[in-house]
Amino acid sequence: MIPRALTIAGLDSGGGAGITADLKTFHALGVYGMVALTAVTAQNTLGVRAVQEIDPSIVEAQIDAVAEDIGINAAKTGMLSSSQIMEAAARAVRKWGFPLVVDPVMYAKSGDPLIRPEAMETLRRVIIPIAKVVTPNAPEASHLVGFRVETLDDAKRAAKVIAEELHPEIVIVKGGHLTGDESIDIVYFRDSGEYRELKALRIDTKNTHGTGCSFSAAIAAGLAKGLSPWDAIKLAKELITTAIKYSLPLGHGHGPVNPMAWLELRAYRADIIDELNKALKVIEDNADLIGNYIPEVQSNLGYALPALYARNLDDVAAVPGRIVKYMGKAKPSGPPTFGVSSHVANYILTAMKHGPEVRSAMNIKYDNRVIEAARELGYVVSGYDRRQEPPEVKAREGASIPWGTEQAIKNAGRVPDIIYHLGDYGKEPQIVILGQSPIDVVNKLLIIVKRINEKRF
Ligand SMILES: Cc1ncc(COP(=O)(O)OP(=O)(O)O)c(N)n1
Ligand SMILES: Cc1ncsc1CCOP(=O)(O)O
Repeated sequence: MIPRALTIAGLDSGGGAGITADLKTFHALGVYGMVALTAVTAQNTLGVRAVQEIDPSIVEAQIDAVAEDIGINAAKTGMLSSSQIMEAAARAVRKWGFPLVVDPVMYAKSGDPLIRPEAMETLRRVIIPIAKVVTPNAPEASHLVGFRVETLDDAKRAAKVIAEELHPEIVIVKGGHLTGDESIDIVYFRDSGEYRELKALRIDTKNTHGTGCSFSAAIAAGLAKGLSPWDAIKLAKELITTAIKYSLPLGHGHGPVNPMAWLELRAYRADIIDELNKALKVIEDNADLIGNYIPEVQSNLGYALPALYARNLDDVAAVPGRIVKYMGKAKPSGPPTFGVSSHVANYILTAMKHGPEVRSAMNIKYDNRVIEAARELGYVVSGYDRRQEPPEVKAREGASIPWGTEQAIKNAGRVPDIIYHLGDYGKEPQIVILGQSPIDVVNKLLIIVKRINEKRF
């Protein structure tokens, strides 16, 4: 059975919040998404310029249409700007009886209102009472309870008041607007009177547009998949933390969160392992040729996640135990794995700061013929001198390669195809071939090696 969820919410023309955030979230969690549009907003990351509400009868008709034909396992509400739209949505929810998550949207991140003042009471009286889960942030909770929600204790008190006065089954007062190193959400279960906390490290970013939309959509998706409310809430917290960590620096205001990160990270990681395996197969097919270029320290071939996701060594896959020289032939020691390279991974991560498309590299033995052939073939070759490395860089673990890579990039005026150094006391000279993918790197290596061999005869 394909899980199906509905969002009853507004359109953000900027694509960061509202139904586009919800549909991305549903999809990222493997749930088929449907829409009952409540309003069109002319909006970007800076604010809301205009709002056109949808006729309430059309809101109700949209819900009826999908419920009758496709079926709704769970739904969420977002922007419900008028009492009439709320009444229409509530009628349809009661008629079809699906579990409902209510994000009590009041203001956009920019501070612009998304609800008519006179509809606040309808939100309290008509919408929140039919919610299985309601997800106010601290300012929204303050509006609902009539006192300021600024601390965790306030959040606890507000959650209980909302549950007892307005009767949703579960209240989550979100901690995003509170202070502290952690973002702590308070979850209150009306029937048992139980409190639980959801914690995540606070991420320092202004790009949080659509946070509440994606969080509530993720809970609805979890419910649609048949998870218990608590499991759906925990999943939503994980998804939104990832979506904020990899949020998008777009626009001049609050950029959008990235719910697709949940899916993309998994897809890219699988793709990177596939691409490395293909390139390692080419190395094995040319093991004799490449064996001559494996250095004392052995070789590695690395491939990083795309720039948005490549933050540290764990985001680069390479060969555990490196590519060794065995009986004169190049031989990968193990299957490509994330987080096993430091040297090659550092070349890649530093190069990506200057050329985000350069995501792969392989180190080989220093051989002057490689440098000459590469230059003849038109590759950009740039070197650095390890003996010039400042003592404070030398003293810092893992700082030498980023420093050297920066020098080589500066010398070339761009990210080169080849970086080399001639070594230092106790340090073997090295050549590193860079490229957009592992196949690109291995092809460059083979073209160079074949050129050297041609010249010999
Ligand atoms: C059409 C529409 N719906 C909802 C919102 C609210 O989103 P945002 O401004 O990012 O606030 P949170 O979702 O994070 O609470 C909106 N701006 N537009
Ligand atoms: C030791 C060394 N120094 C430069 S490249 C290299 C080999 C590959 O190292 P890693 O497996 O950490 O990428």
